[in-house]
Amino acid sequence: MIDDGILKRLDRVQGMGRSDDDLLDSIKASDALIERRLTLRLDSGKRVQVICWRCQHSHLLGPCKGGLRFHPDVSEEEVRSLAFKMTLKTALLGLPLGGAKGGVPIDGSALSVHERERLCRAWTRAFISDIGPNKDIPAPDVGCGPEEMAWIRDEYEQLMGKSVPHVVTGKPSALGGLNLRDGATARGGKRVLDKLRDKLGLTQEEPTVIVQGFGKVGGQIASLLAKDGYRIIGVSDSSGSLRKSEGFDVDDLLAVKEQGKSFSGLDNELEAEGGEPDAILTDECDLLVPAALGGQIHQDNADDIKASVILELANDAVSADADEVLAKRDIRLVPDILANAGGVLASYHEWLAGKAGHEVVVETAEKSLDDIIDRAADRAWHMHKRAEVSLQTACYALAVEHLQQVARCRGLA
Ligand SMILES: NC(=O)c1ccc[n+]([C@@H]2O[C@H](COP(=O)([O-])OP(=O)(O)OC[C@H]3O[C@@H](n4cnc5c(N)ncnc54)[C@H](O)[C@@H]3O)[C@@H](O)[C@H]2O)c1
Repeated sequence: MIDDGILKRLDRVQGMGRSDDDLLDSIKASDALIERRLTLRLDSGKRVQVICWRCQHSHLLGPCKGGLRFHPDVSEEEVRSLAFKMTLKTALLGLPLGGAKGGVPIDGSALSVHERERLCRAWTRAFISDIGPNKDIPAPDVGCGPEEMAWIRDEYEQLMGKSVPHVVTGKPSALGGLNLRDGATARGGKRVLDKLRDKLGLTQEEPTVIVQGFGKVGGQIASLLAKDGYRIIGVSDSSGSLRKSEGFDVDDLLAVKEQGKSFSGLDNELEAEGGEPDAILTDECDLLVPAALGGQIHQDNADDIKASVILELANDAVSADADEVLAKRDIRLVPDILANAGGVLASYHEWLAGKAGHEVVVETAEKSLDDIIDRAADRAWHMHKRAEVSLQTACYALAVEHLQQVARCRGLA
């Protein structure tokens, strides 16, 4: 089952009285949850067994699309919920793709490059009959990147005996991947902020920002915001947090990450105040950007959040109990299905180019991403005001309406 938080949010949509109850019930279930056991041979020669999942939430809009997460805590329920979220995201954007997600409960960062390659090839062999360019197209997520996608594509093509570049997205650019200059997810998040900045009340000359998680998405959004005059006063990774009221030079933080270092113990080097990873979440700031994992803002800390706006780049960073508290406290939440939609938009363009057999044109993809995000942000804001619901409920309602319309056209509702 998908998690209670998503069910609560669907109840809010139901409460608006605009959607068909049968359809709402039917989308709560996934089309398929596939469980496979992989055997990974470690460099030491030892073999370990891992149970992993791929959830294909819905084929209603088109082939399923979604990331592959390598993280020790990933669970079947989380995979289901994230796949569901992806369907909402593609529906909100109006893309001809459904939602999927894969999870491998393993710490990718603890594996050698050879072990990661063997894991990806084993994963592809295990899921060979489930994935495909018109069926289910994986992409990177936490603990996974372009290299992993390259190995999956290579193994898939060897097994199928033909070239299928669009079986995955998020590949290295040499293999037809679309690498947007600023990173697609961060670009999309920044675009939403640009579109809604005044409406969200981010009118300070130099809004202060805290970024939780400094991986692919967190590093890129910090960089984009700093270039546009925001002041990054707090950052964290899984090892620790750093505060600096006068603001960080984001290039220094990115350089630290490029060297493979963690933030813990870097307070002197970066002339900052160090702390535990979660310490900065409740600090004073204008904008809080969770870009780590789900469930970071919950019932127990929602009352202490001091930001006035939250840009939810990590999926499910804010729990359903917490978003009620935040709404009561007038803290604006730009929900994940809008805030981090840039990633799937770039994936869509990479997939389309592979399907058509031509190179992906970065400028065209960027323009399309910006236009689609602008439109979704406008529609969500309009619904939020007109229906007097939170921006999050507005996004969910728009997504459900689109799914409903497609289901009717197909004779399924
Ligand atoms: N990569 C994408 O394009 C994309 C697209 C949509 C959504 N997302 C979501 O964005 C989030 C980040 O993804 P990513 O690709 O940057 O992952 P990543 O693996 O590159 O980075 C994750 C970061 O979070 C940090 N982290 C983990 N636990 C933490 C904690 N308790 N406190 C502080 N930091 C912590 C890690 O140290 C790392 O810096 C995820 O929730 C992912 O689902 C990513």
